Amino acid sequence: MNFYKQAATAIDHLDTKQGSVKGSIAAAGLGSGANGKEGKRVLAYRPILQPLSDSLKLLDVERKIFPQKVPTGAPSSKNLLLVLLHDLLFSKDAKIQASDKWPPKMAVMRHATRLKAELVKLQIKKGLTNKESFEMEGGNIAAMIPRYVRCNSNVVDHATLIEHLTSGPKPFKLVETPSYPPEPQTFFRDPHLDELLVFAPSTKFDQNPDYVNGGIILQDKASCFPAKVLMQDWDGEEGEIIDGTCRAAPGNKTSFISALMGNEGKVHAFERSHQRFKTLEKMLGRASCKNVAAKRADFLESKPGDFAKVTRILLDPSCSGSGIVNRLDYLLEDAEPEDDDVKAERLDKLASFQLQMIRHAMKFPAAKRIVYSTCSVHKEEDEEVVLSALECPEARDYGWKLAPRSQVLPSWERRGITEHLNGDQGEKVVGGQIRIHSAHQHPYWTVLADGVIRCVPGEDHTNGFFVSCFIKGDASGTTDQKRKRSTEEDEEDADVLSADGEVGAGEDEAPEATAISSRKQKKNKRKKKKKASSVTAAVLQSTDGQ
Ligand SMILES: C[S@@+](CC[C@H](N)C(=O)[O-])C[C@H]1O[C@@H](n2cnc3c(N)ncnc32)[C@H](O)[C@@H]1O
Repeated sequence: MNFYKQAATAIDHLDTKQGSVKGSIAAAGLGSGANGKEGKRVLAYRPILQPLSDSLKLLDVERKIFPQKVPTGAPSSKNLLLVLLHDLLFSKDAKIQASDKWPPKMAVMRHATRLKAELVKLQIKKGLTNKESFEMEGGNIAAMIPRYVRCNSNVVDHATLIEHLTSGPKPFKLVETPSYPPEPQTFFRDPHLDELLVFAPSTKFDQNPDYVNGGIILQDKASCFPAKVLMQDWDGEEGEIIDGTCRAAPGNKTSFISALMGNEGKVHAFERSHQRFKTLEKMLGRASCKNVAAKRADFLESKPGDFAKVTRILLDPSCSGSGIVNRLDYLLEDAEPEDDDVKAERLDKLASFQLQMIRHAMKFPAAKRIVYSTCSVHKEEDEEVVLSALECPEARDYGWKLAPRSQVLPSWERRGITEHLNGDQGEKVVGGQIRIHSAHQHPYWTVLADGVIRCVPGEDHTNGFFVSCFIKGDASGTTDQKRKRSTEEDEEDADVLSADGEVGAGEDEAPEATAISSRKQKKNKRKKKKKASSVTAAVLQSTDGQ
């Protein structure tokens, strides 16, 4: 009885916007244990329970038990009814856990048969296979995001993990063709990331031995991208890594980097928050990361000269988190949009901090690859930060440019938004090294946009996410030895690519660069040989001090 009142109070709290979902549940005294989870489940089903209650006019028919005006401190009738309906229709035992003589329970039970029949009708109408699928209704995008399992090669190899998953008392079935959302008890290999396996959204792993021993890491697909892009073509001899903002819990990007390095070499993991750092070592231990040196330190206060061997840096700094789809967010009724000025100011502050982090990373002497990512969908924190970074003094002084698509998970179709990158569409000095004229939308911006990744919740089976990569010199990860071996080939490519500055557009729109004209003769000879994919690199090369 008490639980129902508390759960209803939590929803009242939420409806009057007195706090977040978590805060409201805590404020109603539900805690974070089983009762807290129950409270959340009620919320998740509200989009279906509310119309059901309305269609049977329950509040009206039972107005004596569920009056419109309730005594101070009591939960609203509307939400008390909702939590009772939840337990009757969606709880494991399909029962209201209260005395049969409790009037609210008696009132609901008077309509139980009709309620159950209405629910079945609705289920058939919507073509749903089971009642639980209602949770995915009502725009509940988060509930549609598959459960992604990253195989942590620090603990278990891929083949062994698949063998474990497909055997045992409750085996999963490995299906060859991806289909979203995956069917319960099945999984498939992720089409973009070798390390990922894709399961039905509600699949539980908390008792799975591979999860318990750290072989399975539950990590959203998009959040695997930054480490993957950072470590492209890593050969183990190149140098060391910095994760500038690693966060103790979950710290998944850090442990993915560690695994992609074969648990060898060195990752310097920075986390400035005392609280988060405390659990960092525990988390790294669980993921068996032997090559991570954790530091409770502010990355912005690190001295680049002290990290002479660091060649790659991951920056996943604090952001608005606007891409994270909280399965409960949409339950807030009539949520008022944030005031435009307040939002602009907040994003402005975040963007300045994010830019500061990138500028600092650009100063590391041996760095040649910086991956910048956010779980935000706001252009202010994504493309616009990238543009500002390309225009900052550090980019100019050290020669940083944006990596082309070929180095940033090329198989991922959704790229950046060109309009967010073309600024005032006028003359631009990018990296201080070249002047770009763009009376119209110049292909340059399109190519920049193509170099970054976006993920859109509800469309890409992930949370909202953004990934970009800055490179300097030969940032492909090739070592000096490798580079020597391929020098001739690279030089030839570079000549051709530099000369291809017009990117398929009219020459009038090509970036001005004196070096380009001297190479045009070579270009004309070789142009036919080049594939369309050289376009990206061509423009980027042309921004690099030609
Ligand atoms: C978005 S989270 C990083 C998530 C992490 N990459 C992961 O995969 O779990 C950002 C983290 O950066 C930390 N942070 C923010 N500014 C920092 C700084 N200047 N130096 C080190 N850590 C910082 C925050 O405390 C926060 O834990």
